[in-house]
Amino acid sequence: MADTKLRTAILVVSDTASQNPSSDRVADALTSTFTAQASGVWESPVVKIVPDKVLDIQRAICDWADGPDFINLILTSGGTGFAVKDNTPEAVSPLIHRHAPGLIHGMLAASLAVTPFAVMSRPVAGVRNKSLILTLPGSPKGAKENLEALIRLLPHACIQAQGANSRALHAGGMKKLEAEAGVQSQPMLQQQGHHHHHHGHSHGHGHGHGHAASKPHTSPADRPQSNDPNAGPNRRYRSSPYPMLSVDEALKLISEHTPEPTVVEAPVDAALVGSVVAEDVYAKESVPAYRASTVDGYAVIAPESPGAGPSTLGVFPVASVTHANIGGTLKPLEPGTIARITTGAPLPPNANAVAMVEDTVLISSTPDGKEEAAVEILTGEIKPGENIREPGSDIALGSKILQKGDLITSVGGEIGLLAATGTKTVKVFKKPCVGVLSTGDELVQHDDPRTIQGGQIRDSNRPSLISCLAAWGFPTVDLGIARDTPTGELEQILRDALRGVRVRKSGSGNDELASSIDIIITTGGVSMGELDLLKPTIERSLGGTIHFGRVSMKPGKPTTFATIPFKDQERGKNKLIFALPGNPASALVTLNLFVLPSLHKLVGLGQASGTNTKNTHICPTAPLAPGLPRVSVLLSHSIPLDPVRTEYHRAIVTASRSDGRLYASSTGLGGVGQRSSRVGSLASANALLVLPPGAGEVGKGALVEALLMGSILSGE
Ligand SMILES: Nc1nc2c(c(=O)[nH]1)N[C@H]1C(S)=C(S)[C@@H](COP(=O)(O)OP(=O)(O)OC[C@H]3O[C@@H](n4cnc5c(N)ncnc54)[C@H](O)[C@@H]3O)O[C@H]1N2
Ligand code: MOO
Ligand SMILES: [Mg+2]
Repeated sequence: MADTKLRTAILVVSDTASQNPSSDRVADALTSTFTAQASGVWESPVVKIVPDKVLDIQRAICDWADGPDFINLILTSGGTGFAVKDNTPEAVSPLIHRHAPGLIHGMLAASLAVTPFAVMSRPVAGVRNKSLILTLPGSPKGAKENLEALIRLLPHACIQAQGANSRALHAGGMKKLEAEAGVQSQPMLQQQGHHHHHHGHSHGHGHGHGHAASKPHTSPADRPQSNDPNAGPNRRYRSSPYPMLSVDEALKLISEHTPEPTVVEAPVDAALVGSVVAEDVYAKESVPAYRASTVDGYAVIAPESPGAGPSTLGVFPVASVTHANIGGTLKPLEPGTIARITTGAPLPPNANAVAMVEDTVLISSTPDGKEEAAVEILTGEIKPGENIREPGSDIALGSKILQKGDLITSVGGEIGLLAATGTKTVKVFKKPCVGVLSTGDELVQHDDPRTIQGGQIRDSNRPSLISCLAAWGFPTVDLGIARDTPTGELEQILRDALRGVRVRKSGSGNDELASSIDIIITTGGVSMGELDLLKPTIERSLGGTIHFGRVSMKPGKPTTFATIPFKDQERGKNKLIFALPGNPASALVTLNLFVLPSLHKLVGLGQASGTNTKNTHICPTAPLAPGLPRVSVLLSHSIPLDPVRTEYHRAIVTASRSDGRLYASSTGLGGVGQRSSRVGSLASANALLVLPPGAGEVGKGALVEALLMGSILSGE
C-alpha cells in the first residue's frame, strides 16, 4: 500500500447548514480532532453538507462507500435525535452490511459521562463494503466528544473493515499507524477466531457478511457476499441493502445506461411502424408526376385573364377521354375543344383547367350513342389552374419528406409518403429486441390444460408483457419460465439469452432463437424472499451492475435495473436487464414506467433535430420525449393517498363531450382495488394517475397528473 493514510469523510446532515454552509461548525470541530491525532494516520476529511433527507444522506454515503474514491471512515453529524425530521439512523441503517453495536456503546458511554441526555441519541455504526460508518450527534461539542471517545480505536477498526489490504498494512504501514494511534497491533482476525488469512474481498467468507450491496461503481470482485439462498438464515437479508430511489432518479439512471440507438436499413412495410427515421429522406419521385385533374369533368383551355382568350362558356366538341390510369402519350387539346377527364387523370397538353361535370350539360352524343359528342359548359369563370394539381405540388421531387427523428406512426402518413415517392428502403434506428422471462416455481403456463393445485399460479406476466411490447411495435422473444430452485437454471437462461443461443421455453417445449436480444425483462424474484434470486444472479453470476434495486413507488417498489457487460460482437454494447416485481399489476406498471422510456431511447425517439422543415404548414416541433405522454386530468371522485410512496393509480381517462375536459376514474378502490397482485386493476385502464405521497386523500375535482398508456375515448 503506497499511501498508508486513512481517508475520512464528514457528512453534515442539516437543513440549515445545507442552505447556509458557513453556519456549519461541526466540520471544523471534527477536522481538528483528526489533526490532533498522530500525523500520518488520517487524511484531511472530505466534507459534504446535505439536508435532513433520507435519499440525500444515502446517496452521499453510497458514493463514498461504493464509489471509486473509497473512503475508510464516514462520519455523519446530525439527525440522530427524536425530532420528526431526525432520520439519519433510518437513512444509514439499511446501508450497513455489518453492524457494530460496540462502537455505539462506546459513543453512548462517553456521552453519558457528560450528559444524561445522551440516552436521547440514536446512533448507528457499522461497515458498508469496506467503509466504517458512524453517526454522530449534530452539536459540534457532542460530535467531537463522541469522535474523541473512539478515535484511538478507529484506525484499527478501519483497517479491519478494509480487509483487502490488511496483510499489506501489517507488513508495512499498519504497525506504524496503530502505534501512532496508540493502539497495540493485534492479529485481530485470529483474535476474533476468524481466518487469519484474509482475502482481498469478502467473497467466500461466511462470517457475518449477511448483506449484499448495491454497488454501482465497483467491480464484481469487490462485491461482498450477496443474499445466498443456499446459506442459512443468518446469511439472508433482513433489510434491503439497496437504497430507495425516487422514480425520477431511477429514470435518470435508466436513461444514462441505455445505449445510443443503432441504424439499420429497413424495407418500407408495416413492420416499419414504431421505428424512428435515422436520416433525412428526400423524395425520389414527385407527386403527382404529371398535371392531374382533381375532379371528374372536362379539361379546358381557360383564358389567362377574362377576355384574354375565348371564354369557357358555351358548347364545345368533346375531343377525347382521359382516365386516371391512362397509358401512352396524350393528344394535345385543340383550341375550341374539350376533353372528358376523370379525377386524378393527366390533363392533355394545352389544357390548363377542368370544368366540373356538374357545371355542364350534354348537348349531343356520337352516332353509336356510346360517347359524348358535344357538351355545354355553363360557367365562364373557370381560371387557369382550377381543379388541377401541378406536377410535384403534393410532394416536390427532391424535397425532404421525412427527417431524422420522425416517428413512423400507425396513422399512416409517414408510410404513405415513403410509398408515394417509390422509396424502397429507409434508414431507421434498430428496434430493440426484448426477451421476456417469468421466474418462480409456482408458475404454470397460462394455457396448461391441467387444473392448478396447491400454490400454483398461472403465468400471466409473460402473456401480458409480451402483448404490450408487441403492441408498442417491438420484437419479442419468449424466454419461458425459470424455476427458482437454486440450480443455476435462471443463470443459464439469462446467459443463453444474452449470448443469443437457442432458448428453451419451459412450458411450451419450443425453442426460439434469441440471437439479438438487447433487453431482458424478468418478472418475480426481486424482493426479500430467500428464493428471490434475480439480484444475486445478476451481480454474482453474470457480473452485472445493479444500478438500482428499490424505488419509492406503489406498485413496483423492488423494481431493479442492471446492465450486463456482455459485448455484442457487432455493436460492443451492454445489455440491459429490467428485473420487474412478480406481482402482475406491478410488472405492467413498471413496464410502462421504466422499460418504455428505455425502449424509446433505443429506438431513437428524441433524436429529432428540433425543427420540422419538411412541411411549411407545420410549426417547429420539439424532439419527441421518451416514455408515456403526460396530461392533466380532473378526478371524478376522491382517491386515498399512500403516506410514503408515490402511487401510480390505474385509471380510466375519458374526454367529456360536454366540456371537452379529461376526467379520470379509478379502476378500483378500497383495500383490494389497486392491490399489486390484481392485474384487473389494469383492465380497461388507459392511464396511471401520479399521486404523490401524503396524508388523507385527493378530492373529487382535483387536477392530477396522468400518464397515458392507451388512447382516450369520449365519455358523457
Ligand atoms: N419482506 C418484504 N416482502 C416483500 C416486499 C418487501 O419490501 N419486503 N416487497 C413486496 C412487494 S412491494 C412486491 S411488488 C413483491 C415483489 O415480489 P418479487 O418480485 O420478489 O416476486 P415474487 O416473490 O416472485 O412474486 C410475487 C407475487 O407475484 C406472483 N407472480 C410472480 N410471477 C408471476 C407471473 N409471471 N404471473 C403471475 N403472477 C406472478 C407470485 O406468485 C407472488 O404471488 O414482494 C413483496 N414482498
Ligand atoms: O411495490 Mo409492490 O409492486 O407494491 O406490490
Ligand atoms: Mg419475492
